[in-house]
Amino acid sequence: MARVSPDQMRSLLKVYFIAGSTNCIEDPVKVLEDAIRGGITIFQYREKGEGCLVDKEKLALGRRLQQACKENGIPFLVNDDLELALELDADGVHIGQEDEDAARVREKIGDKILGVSVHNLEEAEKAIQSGADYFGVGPIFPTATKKDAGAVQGTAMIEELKGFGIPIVGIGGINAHNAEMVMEAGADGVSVITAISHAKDVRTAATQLSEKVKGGQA
Ligand SMILES: Nc1nc(C(F)(F)F)ncc1COP(=O)(O)OP(=O)(O)O
Ligand SMILES: [Mg+2]
Repeated sequence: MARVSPDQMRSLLKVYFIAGSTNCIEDPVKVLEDAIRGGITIFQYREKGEGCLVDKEKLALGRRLQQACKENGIPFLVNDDLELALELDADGVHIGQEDEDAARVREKIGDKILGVSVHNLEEAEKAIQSGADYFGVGPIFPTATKKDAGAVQGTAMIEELKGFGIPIVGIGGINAHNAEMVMEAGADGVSVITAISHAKDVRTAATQLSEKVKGGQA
């Protein structure tokens, strides 16, 4: 499998759903299947936070979520856990500044998708040198999901980083009401957790977000 091209990455990043067992009220696989029906374009398994699954249970849920993605042609990425990503033969990995070194991850995953969280120009330059396929930029708005999220950045950092020409997805407190601002700032997509996972109607929430991001196109 060759490296994803920047244009392919940009279209994949449009509606980026991220979830793990702690973000879902009902079965995470059902939530993911409804989100896929609603139009998400990529999924990241992020099993993290108080009460998260570990070891065999984490692997088992990862396999079930990956299967749902495979059946629907949606790329399946893993957050943080490189070993899990390799064991599942995931389509890629997302790592932050506190996780494994991006260059080492790139070496280990070959041509799989590599996403890196970046918060400033210096981190962005390092991520490019390490072979990142996209930047995760945020938190754009206040978020309750990530306890150790950095300072709320607004959309300014997106404007600053888009000059690198690397695909960018915004993350942090994004929902159907503020997603257009993120896209207008130059992001290629929006990444959400609770705006979809805690929705009364997950499929509709994903569809509403998708319509905002794709500018009302179906
Ligand atoms: N998981 C993420 N996914 C994205 C994505 F770009 F995919 F939207 N951006 C940012 C993060 C945050 O990644 P990180 O800084 O390592 O924190 P955590 O490991 O707690 O998620
Ligand atoms: Mg991380």
